[in-house]
Amino acid sequence: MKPKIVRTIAQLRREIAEYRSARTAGGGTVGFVPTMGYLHEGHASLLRRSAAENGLTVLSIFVNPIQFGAGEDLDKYPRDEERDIRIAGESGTDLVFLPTVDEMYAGRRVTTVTVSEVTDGLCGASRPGHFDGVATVVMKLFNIVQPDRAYFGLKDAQQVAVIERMTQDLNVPVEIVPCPIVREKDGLALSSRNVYLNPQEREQALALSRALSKVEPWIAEGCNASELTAKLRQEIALSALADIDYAEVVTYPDLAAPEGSLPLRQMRETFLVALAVRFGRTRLIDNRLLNLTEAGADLCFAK
Ligand SMILES: Nc1ncnc2c1ncn2[C@@H]1O[C@H](COP(=O)(O)OP(=O)(O)OP(=O)(O)O)[C@@H](O)[C@H]1O
Ligand SMILES: CC(C)(CO)[C@@H](O)C(=O)[O-]
Ligand code: BAL
Repeated sequence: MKPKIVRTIAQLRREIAEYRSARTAGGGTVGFVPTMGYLHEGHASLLRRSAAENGLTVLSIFVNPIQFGAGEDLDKYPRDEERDIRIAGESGTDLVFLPTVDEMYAGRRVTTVTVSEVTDGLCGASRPGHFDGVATVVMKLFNIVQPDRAYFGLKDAQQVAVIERMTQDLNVPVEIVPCPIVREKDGLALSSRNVYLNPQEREQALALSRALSKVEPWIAEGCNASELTAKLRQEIALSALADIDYAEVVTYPDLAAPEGSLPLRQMRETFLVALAVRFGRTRLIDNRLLNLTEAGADLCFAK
């Protein structure tokens, strides 16, 4: 079904209030999927889940300028509104919120939401200010939509950790639902930015998922965090076009360095193995979440 297109905050509030006062199917809950558009099957999986779990599903499409750094790809970020609306409808979306930059940031803005600690490393270190931009726009969108549940992909695992901290710390009444990474058949994590890759870069971009697929055997062999990081780097470097931004192992969801140099398999922790790699001008991220906390289990990997 074709979703309703809404371009202003006032109209979105009216539509959602109308839905809430009618309280119809699905227990009357509102599910929310924030995106920057150019939708793919990863986004569609979040929308379908929201549609299955809520009476109303709201999708936002907004390329948020304040989360891009100088020299990043804000101006060339891919856009296709017509196709996005079609995919949104096929995935069970009821309302598509498509605000302009002016609608979101009219006038002077002197308030920024900053989440500390979990933003110190990984993409927070490589993209200074990025998570301030993400937390600020997501807080604004949460206040506009006031969803019961919000759906985020674990491809951006640090973003999930940041949003979870923000909602806990600021008592935002929303349930954050982390969703699994959707991949191409050959393993590449879906990302809107994959369209930037030329055929050689696309082929070599498999270095990320290939390296991550070896993490379980390396941990089973007894690697500690620094040995695992070195192996990841070696594996990725086999792809000549790969320029590694980071390859790291951190605890999840605190995103802290694992203590000591013990083999990871001896630590009852959940670990995030996270990669960011450039191919030409395209920066890709991917990760693996490993749950080694099961009591009595030797190794228990989260899928
Ligand atoms: N492959 C994927 N599997 C599951 N969720 C995904 C995937 N790719 C993106 N998402 C999720 O979709 C939401 C919107 O992300 P966004 O619009 O930035 O898409 P993207 O493909 O990650 O784009 P980019 O290339 O800019 O990183 C986020 O919660 C993100 O984690
Ligand atoms: C959450 C988000 C829509 C905020 O702009 C963005 O960071 C994204 O698409 O992951
Ligand atoms: N999915 C993360 C959005 C960004 O890279 O800015």
